[in-house]
Amino acid sequence: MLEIQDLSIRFSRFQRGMKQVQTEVLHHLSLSIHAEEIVAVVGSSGSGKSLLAHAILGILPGNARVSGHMEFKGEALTPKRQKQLRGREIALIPQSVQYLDPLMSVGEQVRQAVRQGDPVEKQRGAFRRFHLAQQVADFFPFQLSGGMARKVLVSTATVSGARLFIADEPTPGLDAPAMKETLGRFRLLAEEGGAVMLITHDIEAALTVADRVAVLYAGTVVEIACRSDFADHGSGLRHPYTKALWSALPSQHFTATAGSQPLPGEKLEGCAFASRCEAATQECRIQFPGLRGVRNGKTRCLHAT
Ligand SMILES: Nc1ncnc2c1ncn2[C@@H]1O[C@H](COP(=O)(O)OP(=O)(O)OP(=O)(O)O)[C@@H](O)[C@H]1O
Ligand code: NI
Repeated sequence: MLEIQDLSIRFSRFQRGMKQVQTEVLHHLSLSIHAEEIVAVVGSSGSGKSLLAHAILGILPGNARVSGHMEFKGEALTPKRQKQLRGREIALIPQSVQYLDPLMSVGEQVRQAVRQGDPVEKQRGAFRRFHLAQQVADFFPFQLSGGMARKVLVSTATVSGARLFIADEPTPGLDAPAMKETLGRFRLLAEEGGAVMLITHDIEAALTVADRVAVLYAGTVVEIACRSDFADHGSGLRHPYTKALWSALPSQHFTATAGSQPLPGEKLEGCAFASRCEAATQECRIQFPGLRGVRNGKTRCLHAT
């Protein structure tokens, strides 16, 4: 359904003296999502998850320079096509509730997203599923709690009849039943032939529904793993960063890794994780590892087996 190859994003800005500088925030990112599949995209804050979502939808700010190739349903995803498909075949569940129109009732916003069938019925159905009282339909965004707003955003996307859903952190602020309902809804959308990109910090929640997990580090994919690779304390994982991310979780003994992710624009040679990696060799500090197939997944690590 969606095929991304070597996606890079640079931001240009002017420094003192009108010197234009470029900061690369995503580089050589490749990822695909098939119909009937949920792919979780995980990575720490600033790794480029939201920019990836915005690049797919074609809603990056004007000073972003994009290179690489994207295809949706086998055809190039050009800016023109992105505009046509946005909100129709490709739906975004945005990270920020500021994407709601402040001047329109939330019921109206959900109804406007409906392309097929009865908008009123669909909006009511969505509200029922998420245990939102029907009166909430007449509320304006400022009257919503954080959790309610998030439910409205998910409702808006799920009534749209889209084929590809890009959910950017859809679960923070949701109580356990609403989180379960949201993730369950994604599973249903996938079963109905849709494809879901689930961007999240919460790997454990993601693993309850995701088929595959793409791990982002410093603006690129360092591993694409299957759900089963995380079992047995992550014995099937390939990249040292994924292993570190996984073992830092409470359920996996909280083993933290020292250091932090490099910031965009920090000049790096070799593997971006090398300075924090116990297995790093001289080679890792020089050579940027390509994304290669290891077992039934992919990784950017010279030493992974
Ligand atoms: N408009 C912009 N101009 C310059 N840099 C930007 C811009 N937008 C984002 N960035 C930078 O790109 C990097 C990736 O940002 P992004 O929002 O994609 O991170 P993220 O993985 O979604 O983080 P979070 O988990 O906090 O949502 C960050 O370092 C950010 O500072
Ligand atoms: Ni984000």
